[in-house]
Amino acid sequence: MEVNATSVSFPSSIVTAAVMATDVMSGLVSQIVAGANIWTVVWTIFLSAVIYDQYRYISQKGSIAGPPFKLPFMGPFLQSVDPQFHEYQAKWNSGSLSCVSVFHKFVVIASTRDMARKIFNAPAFVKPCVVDAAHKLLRPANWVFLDGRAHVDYRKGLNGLFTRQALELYLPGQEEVYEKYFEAFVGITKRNGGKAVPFMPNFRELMCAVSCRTFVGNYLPEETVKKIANDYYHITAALELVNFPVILPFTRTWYGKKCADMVLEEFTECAAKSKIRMRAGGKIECIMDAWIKNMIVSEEYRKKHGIEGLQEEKPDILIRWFSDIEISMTIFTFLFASQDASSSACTWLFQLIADRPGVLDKVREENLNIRGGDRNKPLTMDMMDKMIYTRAVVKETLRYRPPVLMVPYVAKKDFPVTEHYTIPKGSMVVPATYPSLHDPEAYPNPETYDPDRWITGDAEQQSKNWLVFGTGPHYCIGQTYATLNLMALVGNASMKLKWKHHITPRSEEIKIFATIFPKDNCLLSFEERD
Ligand code: HEM
Repeated sequence: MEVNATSVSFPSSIVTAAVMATDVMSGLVSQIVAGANIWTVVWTIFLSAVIYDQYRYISQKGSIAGPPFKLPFMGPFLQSVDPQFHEYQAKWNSGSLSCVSVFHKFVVIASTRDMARKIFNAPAFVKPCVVDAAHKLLRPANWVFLDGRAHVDYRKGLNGLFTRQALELYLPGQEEVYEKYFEAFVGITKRNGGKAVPFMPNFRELMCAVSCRTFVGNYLPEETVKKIANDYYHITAALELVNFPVILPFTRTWYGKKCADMVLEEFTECAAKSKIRMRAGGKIECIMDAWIKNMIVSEEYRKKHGIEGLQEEKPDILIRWFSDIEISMTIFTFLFASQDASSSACTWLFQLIADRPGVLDKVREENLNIRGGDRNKPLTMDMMDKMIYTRAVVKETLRYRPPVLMVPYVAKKDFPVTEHYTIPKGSMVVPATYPSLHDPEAYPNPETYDPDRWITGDAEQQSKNWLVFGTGPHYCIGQTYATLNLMALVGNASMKLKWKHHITPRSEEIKIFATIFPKDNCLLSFEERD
């Protein structure tokens, strides 16, 4: 049973509420009968609604942790407008399952490793919950809103885009983008007279540019990539949990939708260009090319053999033909899923290793060794396999500062999550990742940043706690790409750049903006390394 301080007050508060409700109702009837004035009636109805709202909350809460009463109707709405990390932590520490109710939404938070994993792995009871605005931005027909078999089947068609072989094809494009941004970073510092400035916005732009290069290759002009990177803030802001539900002009969702429409339109044009290039036998340079190539191969196979053709000639997976807008919507989900998380990881990575010069030196040494001393040698997957220390640095960054703290799901039906508690249908259910990644049993001294735990320690064996990319049917499809991208980026940067972090009292503090960032936005200065 979930034991917590509030479970004791639960039965008595229901009784009190019920008694009050009965009193109010009989009061209401007699007032009406006596021809009471309109204000008495309005007041009585209001009071009844308050009591019903409390009663509903208390009965949904049951035995799990959470405030004994909610602030009438809105609950902790104001807190959720500007969420604070220490408030999240307090919630996680309050019990393995805890709750809040904001307006009509009842939210259950699963904090422990096992409870979080139980939610992630319960597709019969839960499905990912996206804020209303996401349907409008990504379009309702988007694959990310599929559930069950339909979702599994669609995802199978995308898996081929993230194989080792495919990921190797995207590496040259990634390195091209790093190079350009390294130059830009040095330029920024020069323009600021060597002074450290907040680099979080520049890392966001870099990550957006790398993503666009990997997802849609060179089909997008550079100015468009810059525009997407700049405007992407609007999408992040539009998708915050608390936002105005209707798209009114000049609201955050309005700006977000405008940006999403622009990206979708651009990606649709890219799909048309990629189809022409791939049909003409062009080389695969990005995820879009790889996907369209798979479509062409599947189409040719079907034309030649029908569906039940020769097994030996059959492609690994037969996929259907997708329209340009369908391709655009799917590629947009990759950008959507990666942009904030990758920007967060990148910002912490540069900050954390600037503060630990020994770590940076080891990353540089490894990267130079792997390239035989030639820092301009293009990367291959075999080289990436040899980056034992660089991988450990990236994994430790993701453990220490996991970009995605919690993943919202929704209960499709009543979900008996423990012997004593059933999550009511329609509730938002939120497995947390942070507590598992800071669990001292799995990762001793969890508040210490220690890449060596992945080499000489047993961090690699704690796979049950590794929830950085979720788990279950919706686990992150881009996790291998995301990790390799961070490794390739920091490896290259370590050889070509020197950077200094200007530490402030807020550098280690966590700011929440969809994902997490240092509160001071990471003040850095860059110089070229000879
Ligand atoms: C450091 C970077 C990243 C982090 C921390 C991250 C984390 C996550 C998490 C926690 C989930 C939810 C998993 C679940 O519900 O079990 C997720 C889903 C997803 N991620 Fe990532 N992600 C990252 C980068 C990327 C990238 C680069 C891509 C695309 C190439 C991507 C594509 C997706 C997609 C499409 C989903 C939804 C999958 C589905 O519903 O089937 N992510 N990610």
